[in-house]
Amino acid sequence: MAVKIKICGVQTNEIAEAAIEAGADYLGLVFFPPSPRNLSFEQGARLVKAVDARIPTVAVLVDPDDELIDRIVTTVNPDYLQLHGSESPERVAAIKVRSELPVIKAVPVEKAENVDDAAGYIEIADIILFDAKPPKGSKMPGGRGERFDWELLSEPDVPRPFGVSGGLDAGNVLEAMAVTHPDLVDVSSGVESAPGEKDEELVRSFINIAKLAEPEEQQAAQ
Ligand SMILES: O=C(O)c1ccccc1N[C@@H]1O[C@H](COP(=O)(O)O)[C@@H](O)[C@H]1O
Repeated sequence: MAVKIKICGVQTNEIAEAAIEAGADYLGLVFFPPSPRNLSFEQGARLVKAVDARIPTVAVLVDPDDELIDRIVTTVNPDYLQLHGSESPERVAAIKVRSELPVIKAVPVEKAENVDDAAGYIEIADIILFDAKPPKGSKMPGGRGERFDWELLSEPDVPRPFGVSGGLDAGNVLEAMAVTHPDLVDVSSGVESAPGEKDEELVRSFINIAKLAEPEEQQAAQ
């Protein structure tokens, strides 16, 4: 099975259309005010309507409270939630029940023990997303264009399904896939011309190149 491709931080219909046409599998919409990719609920709802269920949309949230979960579900109506904060396994489980949506849980990675942190989410999250751990004090938990040591995911016991994100771009995605054998690759900054400015050509070339991966460079689990 091919590795899935998620284009994150989509803000316009043009970028959504370019990503869908090139063969993206998920579109990420960010609802986190400090991000240059932040959307209002109304903008998110309009994008989800325009995508019209052609591919799943993912609402990216950081430590959301129940009120935010309810607003996202009722006004934006995404297909997935991505939890990119410090949500505990218990909180992820509660959010899944409340939203009735599948969940992608981001796990920040800097060293080997961080990969083990994913164990607590295996039974709860639908996809684990390993992303580069932000430096202490950073107000951006993701979307920073920073990568981590992919060798940390080269062990066969990494919980599946899992995705890789953090500093991916068209120039390094094949190497990331060859080292980690992921189920999903996820990109934001690497397909932008400036923070928050997605570039149609960069989106297309990231997707085209990721699709070139040989089956043995893709995930081992079928
Ligand atoms: O993209 C954002 O602005 C963002 C904000 C808050 C949490 C997560 C965010 N994005 C996620 O982070 C990964 C890595 O981003 P990058 O490619 O290194 O820029 C991205 O794929 C999103 O899932």
